[in-house]
Amino acid sequence: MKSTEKNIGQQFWQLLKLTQKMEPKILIYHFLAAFAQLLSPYLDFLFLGLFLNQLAHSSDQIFSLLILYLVVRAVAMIGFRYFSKLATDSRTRLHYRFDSAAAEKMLKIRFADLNDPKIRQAYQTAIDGETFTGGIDTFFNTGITQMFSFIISLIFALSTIIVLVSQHTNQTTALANFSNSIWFYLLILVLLIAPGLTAWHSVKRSNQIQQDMITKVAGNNRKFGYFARFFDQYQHGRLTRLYHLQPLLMKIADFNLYDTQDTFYHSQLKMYRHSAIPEILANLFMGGLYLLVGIKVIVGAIALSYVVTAVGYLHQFLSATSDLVREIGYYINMIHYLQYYVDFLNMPDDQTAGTLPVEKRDDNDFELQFQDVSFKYPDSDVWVLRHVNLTLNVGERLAIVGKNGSGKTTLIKLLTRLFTPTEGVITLNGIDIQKYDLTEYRSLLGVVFQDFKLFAYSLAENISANQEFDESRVWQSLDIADVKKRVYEMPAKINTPLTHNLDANGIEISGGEAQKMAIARAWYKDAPIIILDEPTAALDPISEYEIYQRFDELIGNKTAIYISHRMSSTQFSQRIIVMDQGQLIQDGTHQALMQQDGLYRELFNAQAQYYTEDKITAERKTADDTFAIS
Ligand SMILES: Nc1ncnc2c1ncn2[C@@H]1O[C@H](COP(=O)(O)OP(=O)(O)OP(=O)(O)O)[C@@H](O)[C@H]1O
Repeated sequence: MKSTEKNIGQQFWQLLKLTQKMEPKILIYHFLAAFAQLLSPYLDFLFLGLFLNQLAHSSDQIFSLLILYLVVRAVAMIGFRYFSKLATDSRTRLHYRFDSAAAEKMLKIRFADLNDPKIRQAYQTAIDGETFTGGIDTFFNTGITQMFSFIISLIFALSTIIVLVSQHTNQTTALANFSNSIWFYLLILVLLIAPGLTAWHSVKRSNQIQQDMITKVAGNNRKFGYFARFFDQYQHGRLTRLYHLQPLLMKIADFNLYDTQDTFYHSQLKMYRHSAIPEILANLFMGGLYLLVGIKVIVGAIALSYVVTAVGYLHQFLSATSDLVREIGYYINMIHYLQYYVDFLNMPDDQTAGTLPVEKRDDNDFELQFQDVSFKYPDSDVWVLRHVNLTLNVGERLAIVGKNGSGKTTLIKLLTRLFTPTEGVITLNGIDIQKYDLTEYRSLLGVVFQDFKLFAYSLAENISANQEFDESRVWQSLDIADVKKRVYEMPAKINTPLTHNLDANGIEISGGEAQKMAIARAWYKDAPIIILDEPTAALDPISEYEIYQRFDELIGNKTAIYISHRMSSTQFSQRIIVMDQGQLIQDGTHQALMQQDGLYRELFNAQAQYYTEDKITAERKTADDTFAIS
């Protein structure tokens, strides 16, 4: 359900649930802070009543009462400072969590949706909505705090009413009878509720006046903007001079200016008038409450000293009500805008897909199968893969070759669940891969894509993709990727930060070295299925050959998929598949495919002639010029 389809109560509830999840004590801290803040005036009213009582009867305990008052007041003040600090800290944490949750959500959004303008718009609206309303921080600091002040003052007001209701008089005068009657209490209730209602009416009217004013002023601004753009443009200079347009233009400008001022003046006047009426009424209602409490004193139901306390409590309630009512429109707006953020966080993502655990197997017996898989990219009508049937046997070395755009990378994107097949299924040990828990499923795959990225963190963090790492495994991975010696020479070895982006001591590495690090990262993951999608483009053929050879020696019973335009990689593969225009057109060993009159032999022979000594040296020289660090 979108934010606009939910009522304000549902939106408020959802927002509270989310904030409670992120910062469980935030509400209680704000309640205690609001309570401690309100306690001071309430203590004043209470103790003033007690002092008057003392003065009216015996004043022997007045000194101890004074001490008690000072102590309790000090405790309330300390409590207020303490809880305010806790509330402020929790707001700061919540604000941070809101920001990071949005970023985290963006990271979890299904890869296939990442480029969708609707998703980007939802993210932008969520962020704008947060900023526009002053954010979740302001929501708690003003909205929730004011709501709690209202609730607390309501509780105190109710306690006063309970006292008034419970204190009857035995007198039988007309006034005494009235003070004991239901009408008396109903009148109190009306006098307590009425100011809120009149204030609400006035707020609605004021908002309307403001809206009308904005609409009218916007029209004038548009006309004035046209005038401003007109008179200062060179090409209009001749026209205004030859036709003596200055007086006309100035008249239009003056009219707009005066009209705008007039609109402001009258709107302000109307708003004052509308806010003055409820203020006058509030004072009248307050006077009425004083009178009713006074009647209770006159008829002897309550002590004179209690008047101060009762009137003080009721007065606090009335001002908390009008404060809340005045701002309620703003808070409703705030909840509405924050709902865009909640909606964004509730969007379906990677993590909501698939729940089945992946069986842990020491023998790495994981069989992957493409069953009649066809695929079109979202918002595209072109079939990129067509009826692909392929079984990846356990422990197999498989090379995928084919011309540019034949669908090799797309095949891997489907295998890694970055996209879902449009038709057909991919299975892992007989079960559709979409049904598995995504994190568990992806832990089976160590992938290096062509457009791999390294980050401006330490080398070890880049390799382990974690802040904690196994040092010896990092070194082993660097060795496999043929970059151990280079890292050994670095100032902080595996703790050396990459680039100067975040650290002045960071180092820059070549494109070829970066590719080797990305390969080391895939090795470190220790996944049972390793996929290298042309990770060696920036490497010279000899380095590429050495890396593949080491991989081949150490890979054991893991399954490996190599995609490379250099046909040399196919020598390490027991099986080669050839793709053309999204279809799997050949499948077999190097020898078998070389005997066929097909694309494989054509590609292989076309490349063989380039692999002369001279070409290899030239390639080595240009290999290091691309960088892939962000
Ligand atoms: N995100 C995308 N949206 C739409 N079409 C895409 C997208 N990515 C790739 N394609 C198209 O899908 C087809 C197959 O691309 P793919 O990257 O799988 O080919 P490839 O065989 O890996 O090519 P190369 O050897 O150049 O890396 C190409 O025609 C490409 O333009």
